[in-house]
Amino acid sequence: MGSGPLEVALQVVLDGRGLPVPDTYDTPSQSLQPVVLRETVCYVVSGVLLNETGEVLMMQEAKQDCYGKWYLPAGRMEANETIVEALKREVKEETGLECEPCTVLAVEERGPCWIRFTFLADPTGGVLKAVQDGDAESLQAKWWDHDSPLPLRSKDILPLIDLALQYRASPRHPVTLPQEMPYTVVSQRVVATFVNSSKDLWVLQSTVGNPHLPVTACNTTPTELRSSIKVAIYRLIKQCILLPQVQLKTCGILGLQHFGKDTVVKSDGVCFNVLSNP
Ligand SMILES: CC(C)=CCC/C(C)=C/COP(=O)(O)OP(=O)(O)O
Ligand SMILES: [Mg+2]
Repeated sequence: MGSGPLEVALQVVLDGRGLPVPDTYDTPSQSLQPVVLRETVCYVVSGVLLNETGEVLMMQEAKQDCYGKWYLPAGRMEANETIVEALKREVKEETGLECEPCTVLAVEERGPCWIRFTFLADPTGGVLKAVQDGDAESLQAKWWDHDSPLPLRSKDILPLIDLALQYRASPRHPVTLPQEMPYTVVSQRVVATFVNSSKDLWVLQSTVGNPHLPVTACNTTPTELRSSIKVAIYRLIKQCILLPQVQLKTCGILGLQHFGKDTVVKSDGVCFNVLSNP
């Protein structure tokens, strides 16, 4: 790989690191307003903590609508905190334990209005929340063998627990942790790769301004806030690749950038570095 700016940027992204927001987005959207946490976007963090015997840390809900049900420690991010700070706060509030994130395991999204970041994390201290310490955050916490019967708030955490157990047994991707860089919208930097008939690897670049990896931003119209964030990628690809038969699929997240603490510019946005190929 050469050492031009595009090659350097590609290496940074492939290493799971972050790149600053581009001067312009490659699919400027007509209504590109900064997103605002808890108003136009809701980010949720959840943690899968495993102990030395492979049990999963669970909390018992104190909320009225799911009272007594068990769930992973999880919660909505608050203003002016990073994603990792939110993870540590929610795990502490709901289980009593301190933790250190190992890697992002999954990012689930129902559009920019609801994005959940799930981490594999290690317990690093604190005292497991006992029944007598129950409060509005949770009734108690315990280690669960993820096999014996347990009334769950929702089964949507079971695939996340499986991902954690798989990763702990045999990591299938490099450690991926949020890079603290301010973004004002929910965007995706696309690493779109193609192999031609001579087996050369091509990477899509944008020539809007200096050559760079294309970055597409989600609209902030009510409809698009609830549409999958992938809509922004499809829009970009449709604009760039005039061959309708070429369909790109997203293959995974190489990294993500968010800061959320920028006092000068509202920076509740996130940028995902996404690998795509036909
Ligand atoms: C299918 C289901 C059940 C989805 C739940 C989504 C979720 C984890 C919301 C935030 O957690 P929270 O409700 O625990 O928020 P907080 O901890 O901030 O009260
Ligand atoms: Mg919670």
